[in-house]
Amino acid sequence: MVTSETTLLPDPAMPGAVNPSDEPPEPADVRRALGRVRAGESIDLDDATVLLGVRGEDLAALCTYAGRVRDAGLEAEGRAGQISYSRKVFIPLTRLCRDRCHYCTFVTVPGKLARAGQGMYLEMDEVLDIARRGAEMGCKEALFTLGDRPEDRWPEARAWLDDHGYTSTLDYVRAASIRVLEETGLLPHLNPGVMSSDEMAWLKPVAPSMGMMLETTARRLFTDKGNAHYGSPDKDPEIRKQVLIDAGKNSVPFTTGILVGIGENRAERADSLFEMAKVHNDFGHLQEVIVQNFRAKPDTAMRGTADAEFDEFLAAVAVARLVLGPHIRIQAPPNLVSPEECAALVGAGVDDWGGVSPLTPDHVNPERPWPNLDALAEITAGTGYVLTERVAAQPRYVLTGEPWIDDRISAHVRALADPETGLAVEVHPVGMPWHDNAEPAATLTGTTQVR
Ligand SMILES: O=c1nc2n(C[C@H](O)[C@H](O)[C@H](O)CO)c3cc(O)ccc3cc-2c(=O)[nH]1
Ligand SMILES: C[C@H]1O[C@@H](n2cnc3c(N)ncnc32)[C@H](O)[C@@H]1O
Ligand code: MET
Ligand code: SF4
Repeated sequence: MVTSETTLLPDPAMPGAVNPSDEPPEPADVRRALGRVRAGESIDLDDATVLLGVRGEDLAALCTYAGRVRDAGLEAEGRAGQISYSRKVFIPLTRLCRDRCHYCTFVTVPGKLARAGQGMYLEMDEVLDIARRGAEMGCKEALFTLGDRPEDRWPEARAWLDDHGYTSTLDYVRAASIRVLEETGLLPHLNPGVMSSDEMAWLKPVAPSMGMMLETTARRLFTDKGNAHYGSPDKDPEIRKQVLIDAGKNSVPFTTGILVGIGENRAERADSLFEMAKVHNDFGHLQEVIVQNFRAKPDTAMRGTADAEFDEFLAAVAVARLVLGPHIRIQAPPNLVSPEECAALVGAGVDDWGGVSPLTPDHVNPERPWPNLDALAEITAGTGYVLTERVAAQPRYVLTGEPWIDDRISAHVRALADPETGLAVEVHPVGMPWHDNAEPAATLTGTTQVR
């Protein structure tokens, strides 16, 4: 047999969500696992692995139980029947990246940007223009999603940062976040890939929430040639697990999640869910867990891999709800499935649609436009729930404030959030000064400071 040693491309026949090692579960195992779920008992890794493979009536039953857990969680928070979303703009600060994930169409290279007449990074004016136009449309979140540490790989990125007076990509993220807060009032949610504990501590005063998808704990997808994360140093699950721990230690309201259908098997998918449950149990910082389905992109190495099969994805949502429990929001993006499938996701325990933009595309899935907000409200209403706007940080963290929300950004958050519910209020954000010390809060509320 002739094999190519040089290509990173996976075998085009490589299956998507249904991994070759995934046999249909044994009926006796399914009965036992579903019995535990029905009785409200906790499930272990083996049960979860079995449940990730159920179909038909068993899947319908699994979804019903997961939906009940979600309902109990919303009720406990005093917001029964609400499914949240964040009205946001997407700010792709840079599409250069030191990684090369085989599913990613977002990532590009300096030569391509130069040929298209585009800069290596968005200029500050471009960032502020997007945020300003978003504010006019009532958006309250500025999602900074970007490539990981491109300056480590690309001299062109390093040169751009040097020319503009930034020491690193994250230094630019911080500066841009401050300008967005000061000039538009939108709340930054930072999704710049792997961050160190010190970097998170340094970014925390400029953003009420941050995130990084765990993606998967399957290390072989990183170590073995041809797999989705081969050649992407920031996708080593050991490193990503440490980011989740460091976010917890720094009390950062954190968004993470799994990408379903990138070559992981069910046992690995279950392991990823338990890993997130464990770290949340230690720190309580996981504000939402995204269960995102892989969608093949024509210009990527995984173009020949099948999209995540919907039932496989639906089971992943339901099992995520059962493993993570009632108090974490389970988020699925409404633009990666059909409206009918969105309704099924609600049936499986979803209670958050994530960021939805009336202005900017989902640059990670550019071929999948978001439903407009009226359509999303209608889809949600059709399932018996009410679409409710939140801000970037989930209500529980907004309402608790310290230690989750740094003093330096708490006035910005309070300007957009209802003090009773922690959800979004119907305002158009306006810029407010940002100070690099924790004192001005008293001044903002008009309290006289005695020195
Ligand atoms: O529009 C998107 N928003 C993505 N978001 C943002 C999300 O939709 C919400 O805006 C935030 O999570 C705020 O709650 C992510 C946030 C993360 O922290 C980690 C990963 C993602 C992934 C996406 C994505 O692919 N597309
Ligand atoms: C921002 C997040 O988007 C997800 N992501 C990246 N590429 C794809 C794709 N082809 N399909 C679905 N999700 C994707 C990854 O999980 C990343 O962390
Ligand atoms: C566009 S991908 C999202 C941010 C980061 N590069 C990551 O993969 O985690
Ligand atoms: S998914 Fe993120 S880390 Fe991977 S190549 Fe794309 S931008 Fe880089």
